[in-house]
Amino acid sequence: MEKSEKKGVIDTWIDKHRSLYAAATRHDFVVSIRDGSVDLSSFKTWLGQDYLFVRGFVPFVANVLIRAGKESGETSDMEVVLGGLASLNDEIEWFKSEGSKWGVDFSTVVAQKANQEYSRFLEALMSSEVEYSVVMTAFWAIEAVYQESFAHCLGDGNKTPAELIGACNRWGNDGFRQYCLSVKNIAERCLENASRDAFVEAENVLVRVLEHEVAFWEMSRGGQ
Ligand SMILES: Cc1ncc(CO)c(N)n1
Repeated sequence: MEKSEKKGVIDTWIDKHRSLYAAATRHDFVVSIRDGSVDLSSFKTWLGQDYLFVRGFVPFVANVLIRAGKESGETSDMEVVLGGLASLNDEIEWFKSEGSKWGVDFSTVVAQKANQEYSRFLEALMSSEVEYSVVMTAFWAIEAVYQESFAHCLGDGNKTPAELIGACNRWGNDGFRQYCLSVKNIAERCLENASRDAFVEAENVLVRVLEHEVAFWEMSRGGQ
């Protein structure tokens, strides 16, 4: 079996927390994009909040990059994370052009509670006390939820509105899927050598990422 096909600990955790994983990757908002019933004010709310999220995610990924350079022992880890950081650069530009397309003025968007809590969680993960294997597991989960969610909106039989295809492609494309698999392989490798404490913490952090992602999607209901 190929390394990427082997069922590792992350898949075991995903199976164990299957309903939470489904809540994060098949949220009503995502399903409504796929079936075409999405409320555009929900989409705009999500867009503004996610723009703010991404601005806070950049320093988190930069921290992962520094740790990948220092702690991984594998030169390729840094390259994978650098690729992620590079795509965040494009992503910020994309958000700005979507903002003007939809008439969302980011300078007036205020982070909602779920967004603030998610940012605080990311900041806590940037502490040097948190082990690399735990950080990598969180990083994978954050990216994988978006990949799975938006790929669903592009899957067979979708009725995704044409004007939202670009958003779905951003995270649902095959390159992003491959990138998520690379991050997953790094996390798996680190977890194989992790201490018992780090291993327990990694599962806990994975669950908390999924909870934050559900709460994040929930903000779109406000239609603010
Ligand atoms: C809330 C959230 N989670 C994950 C991603 C993926 O980068 C994102 N842009 N926003």
